[in-house]
Order: sequence, then C-alpha cells, then structure tokens
Amino acid sequence: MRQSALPMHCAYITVLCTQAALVFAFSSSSAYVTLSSRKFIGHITTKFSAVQAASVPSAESIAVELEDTISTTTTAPSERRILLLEKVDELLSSGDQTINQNILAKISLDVENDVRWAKETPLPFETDHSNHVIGDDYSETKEQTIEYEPISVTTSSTESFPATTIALRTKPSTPLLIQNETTVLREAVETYWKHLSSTENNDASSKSRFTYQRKGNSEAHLSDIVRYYEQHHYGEEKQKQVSALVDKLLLDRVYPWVRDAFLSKEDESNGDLYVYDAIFIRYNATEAENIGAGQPLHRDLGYVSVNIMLNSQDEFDGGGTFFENQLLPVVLNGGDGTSNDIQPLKPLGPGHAIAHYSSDRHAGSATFDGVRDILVLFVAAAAAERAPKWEVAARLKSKARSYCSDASSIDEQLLCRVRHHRLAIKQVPSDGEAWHYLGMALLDFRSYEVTLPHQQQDCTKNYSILRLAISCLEEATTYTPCDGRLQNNLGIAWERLFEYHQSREKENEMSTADLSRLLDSIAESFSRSIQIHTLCKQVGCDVNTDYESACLNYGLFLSKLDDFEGAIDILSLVAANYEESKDTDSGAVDASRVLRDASNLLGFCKRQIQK
Ligand SMILES: O=C(O)CCC(=O)C(=O)O
Ligand SMILES: [Fe+2]
Repeated sequence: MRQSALPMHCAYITVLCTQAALVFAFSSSSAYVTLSSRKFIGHITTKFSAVQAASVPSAESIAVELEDTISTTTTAPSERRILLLEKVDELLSSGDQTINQNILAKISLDVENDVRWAKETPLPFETDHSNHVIGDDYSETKEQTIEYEPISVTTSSTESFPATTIALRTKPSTPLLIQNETTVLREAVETYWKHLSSTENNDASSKSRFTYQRKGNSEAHLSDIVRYYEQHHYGEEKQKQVSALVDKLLLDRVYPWVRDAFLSKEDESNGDLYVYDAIFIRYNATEAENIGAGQPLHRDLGYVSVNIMLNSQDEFDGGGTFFENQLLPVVLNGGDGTSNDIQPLKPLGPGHAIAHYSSDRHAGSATFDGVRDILVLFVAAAAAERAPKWEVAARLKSKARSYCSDASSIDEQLLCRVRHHRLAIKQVPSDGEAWHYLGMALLDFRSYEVTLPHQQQDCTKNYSILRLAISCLEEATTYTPCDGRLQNNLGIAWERLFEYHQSREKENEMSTADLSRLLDSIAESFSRSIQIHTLCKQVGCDVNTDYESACLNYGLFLSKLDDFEGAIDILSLVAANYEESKDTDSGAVDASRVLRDASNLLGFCKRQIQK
C-alpha cells in the first residue's frame, strides 16, 4: 500500500522519445525515411524536397539569424545562458508565475511524501542517533573519520589545468565495512532471498522495485532486509546484529563521509541526510546473457551515491562502475577513440566504497564471469524549509513527461515539458541534462508545429524555435560533452536545419560556406556519438541500442548525400547484428527495427554503387 502509492525508483534511465533513429523503409524503386522511432515527426524524401511550403522569412532574415547564433565559443557562458533563457521565456510567456508555482508545489509534495516514506523505513536519518542504539557487537570498531581520495581525470597536459574529479574512494585505512561485517550483510541477504523464494510472497513491500530487471541481476532493498529480521525475530541476536550494523554503517560512517566530502562545500544548509533507497545488487554472469551482467548508463535519484564492494575481485571478472566523464580526456582532446587506459572504477577491496554525485551518468560495467555483490546507498537530504535545488531539478526532469501528459492539447503538453526543464535550469543552471531535455522538448514542439495546416503555421517562429533548440543542445554539450545520446540528438537537430534550408531552395540559395559548415556539424555530431558509444562498449557498458541508432542516422545522412561508400562503412558496423538479433529474443522492438533498417539501407547503398 504505502510503497505502491509512492515513487521509489532508485535510479532512472533518461529516456528521450526523440532520441530517435531515423527509420528507413525501402522499396524497390525509391527510398524514403520517416523520422523518429516512437513518435511520428515528419516525412522527407532522399533528396530533401520540400517539407513545407508555407510562408517563409526572407533570405535576408535567414542570413542574419545564422550569423546571430549564440556561439558557445565566443559568448561568455553566463551571458549566453541568459540570452537563451530569455528566448525560452518569451516562448512560454512565462509572466504567468502561477503555473510555475503550481509545478513547484507538486514537486515539493513529492519530496515530502518520499521523506515521510523514508522516515517509516527502519533506516536511520542522520540525526537519529538517539533512537538507534548501536549494538555491542560493533562498539569495538572505533569511530573513525573516513579517509578518502579523489579519482580524477586530466583533460589538459598543462599542469595548472585542474583535474576533474569523477568519484571519491575510501583509503586503505578506513573501509566502510570490515571483513566480518560484509559477511554478516551478505548472509543476511542470502537468508532473505531464500525466504522470498520459499514463500508464496504476495507482500507488495518485498516485491522488486529495481529499475533494471535484467537476466543475471538480483536485488534486495536494505530496508526490506532489516524489516524482515525485525518482523521474523530471526533469532534475537541475529536481528540485533543486522540492524545495529546498518545503523552503525549509516550513522558513523556513510553520513559523516558524505557530509564532509560533498555537503561541506554547499552554500545552502541542506538539512538531515537520509537514505532515499539502498539496494544490494548481485550480478551473476552465469545467468546473464552474453553481454554480461550489468546496468546501462543512468543517473540515480538522490544527491550522492555510495557504492560498497561486498566481495573480492577474485570472485568475478569485469564489473566496476563506469562514469561517462571518464571519457573527458578523449572527447575533449579529440583523441583517437581508443580507451585502453579507461577502466571502470572499483573500490580498493571488499568493504571499501566509491561515492559520486548521483546526477553523474554512470553504468554498472559487465561482469563476465562469476558473481559480483555490491551495496548501493542513495543518499539525499531532507531540508527543513524547502528541498535542495539539485533534488528539485532532478524531479522536474524526471516528472516532466508524466506531469504534462494531462495537458489539454498537444502543444500545451509540449510547452509544459519545455517549462519543466526551464525550471530545472533555474534551479541548477549548469545541469547539462536539463539543457539537453529542454532542447529536445523545443525540437518536439517545433516538429509538432510544422505538421499543422499551413495557414496555422508561423514559419519564422518555427525557424527560431529550431535554432533555439539547437542552441540549447549545444549548451548541454558544454556541461555533458561525453553524452553520446546528446551528440546523436544534436546531429538530428542540425539535420532538421539542413532540411529546412533545402526546402527553401528556390527562395534562398544557402551560401556554400554556410552549407558546408552545416554539413560538417551534422557529420561531426553523429561521428562523435558513435565514437563515444564505441568507447562505452569497450568498457563493458551496454549502449548497444544507442550505438546502433547513431550508426543508422549517420549512414542515412551520408546516403542522402549520395556518399554510398561512406554510408556502407558506417552501416557495416551494425548491420551484421541484425541476423544475430533475429536469433535471440532479447532485442526490444525498437532495437531490432533499427537493425533491420540499417541492414536494408546497407543493401540499398550497395546496389547504388553497383549501378
Ligand atoms: O554496478 C555498479 O557499480 C553500478 C551500480 C549502480 O549504478 C546503481 O545501482 O545505481
Ligand atoms: Fe547508479
């Protein structure tokens, strides 16, 4: 009851509906494409003939607007952000503050509900010392300040250039759990799992809320385990041991560490730390499919994620946590695309941990052999007055779609999404994900507008929205340059601009320089997306669908330019997987459609060359 009424997603994959593959359909005499996988967006032909024949701005105004682009290289970041947001606000006519206030009130209510829910779990809040008596068993482990060190990457060979911290790691002297403590916890989970499998379990609270249901992954919520021991009086001693250990772990080690390492730098008072969710995860390579046991790239909900290793590296091959930002040196320095020195991060050994901002995109790299056990704690803060900005932003982004679904019309729905991401940026102006989603919401809005009957269209406005969407996506790349989906979406957005200019061929010959700049931008975005996904794959991160989409999009783009050889090179990277995917039942419908389209397009390109 309680759980089902409340959101309890420990993590979320950031799904973007327009993070589309351009779906290719082929017939014997002509090729055509429709855009988008989940949603109909538009219709173009191979040669970019007119998409729309509505009234259009003059050639002169187009030229001015192209020059007018808010450049990510020449304008100061803060000034650029202000200019962009002013344009978004104009579109939203956001003088209407009550709409914003209503959205924020809804978000606050969600936060309050989650805090209330967390209070009812047996996991202590930071200031709960008095209610949670640490058991005798653990009093001998002296209270000790957790020592830690950063794991960083350097993006410049200049020594004065600051390194970027990816995560923090506990030092050898202070693991979060000593050996017999990891044993107690692992045994407790085993016992709990046995109990679940031996009983016909209809209790909603013990049903899985794990986001990544995938072969080879098992999980158990820490609160359910503690509660299980409390409720089943599983030998008085045992019960005391498990809850005392969890209390000690949180109150004496995790909270002080998180506060010292992450919150002491914050300028706002963030209130009481608590565990938003905590899960044991077992990755079992034997049960997993051939891609290994792991989790795709995602962000966690919460402020800081603490990932504790529970068993020795001798017991498994692969594994570890991979962070997108580990690619910064390659992506920012235009590296050669190899990642020999990029390895998923691992704590020093069992009982040790790494901690990172929950909003940094990361993945559980594939465990290829054996079993890897971890305990992940998602730590958040229950502020007395209002939720911390980062939490409001995270919720605005993750709720945008569902909260906007009941708007009265499609364009209201789309603008509502724009508004959510705009508000998220107000909370955290450097939130790359919010800029990405804002850009995509604008792109969807513009795509919807161009499907309206011509007399209802305002072509100048459509064009400005497209430019604005592109600028927001570009802004996102300054904060999250290693997001391969973002690069793919930017490629799609640039292509829309190219199509727009193609459709206006008669009125306005685009200058050769502008045209070639645009074509370069499209190719650069798609190839960067492919490069990033390739690197992610090399470190055991499951990005197959995104990789295939980027290859299809790039191949399609090249084939539309009649560069069939280039398209064949790119499409060959994935088309062979189509035959394989037909033999397995693992592929999602969208994924196999992308592969099928890549395979069909490859055949088409080959025939064009033979002609
Ligand atoms: O396998 C890992 O290390 C990543 C775990 C993780 O990201 C999560 O559970 O949210
Ligand atoms: Fe995670």
